[in-house]
Amino acid sequence: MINLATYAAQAQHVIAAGQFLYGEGWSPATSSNYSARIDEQHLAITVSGKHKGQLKAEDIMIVDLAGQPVLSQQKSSAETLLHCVLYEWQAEIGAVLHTHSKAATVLTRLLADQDQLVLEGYELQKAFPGVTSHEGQVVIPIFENTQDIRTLAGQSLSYLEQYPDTPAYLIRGHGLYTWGKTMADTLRHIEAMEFLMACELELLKVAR
Ligand SMILES: CSCCC(=O)C(=O)COP(=O)(O)O
Ligand SMILES: [Zn+2]
Repeated sequence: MINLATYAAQAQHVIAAGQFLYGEGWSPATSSNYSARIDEQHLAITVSGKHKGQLKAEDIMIVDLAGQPVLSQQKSSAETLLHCVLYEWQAEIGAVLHTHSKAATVLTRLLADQDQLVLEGYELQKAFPGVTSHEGQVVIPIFENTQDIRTLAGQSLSYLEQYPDTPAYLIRGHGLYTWGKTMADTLRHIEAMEFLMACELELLKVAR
């Protein structure tokens, strides 16, 4: 039995996240999708095609871990499976956020010959779980964009099973996925990634 009070509370977290992320310019047009865990088997996720800065409670629906709608006839995010595999992978994940910032889009296209973004030497790396120094490397994989979300879900899961400390991944020319125990943690990861990607873009400009 799904706890509807938990669903309602998680939907409010998703709505607030959308207002913040749209306000920052990281979820333009109807891009992006957001979710929060309700219980072991269910998540609250954005309905496909909604304006993420103007989400209402009815724009957040329930799906199970297979991505099947529960208690709703609406169509969940086109990228629902990318969320589902993350919740299935780690029971402690409580929220997943996907954004489409200019930095994520441009940087992954500039790094056309790289399948990862290596962050090194930044104090802000410590915003990610388990990172205690600027001295190590934080490796963010870059997957090729595709409309085949099931394939991308499989790729992302295989990678994360091999490198479980990964805090986020990028999809080339598309955007960023990150996750956390809570919505607040996940928003922190987004902000850190946006700052770090902006720094990387500045450095690339100087190097050219
Ligand atoms: C208009 S952006 C293209 C689809 C996309 O990448 C996205 O993040 C939003 O898709 P959704 O189905 O979740 O609205
Ligand atoms: Zn997207």
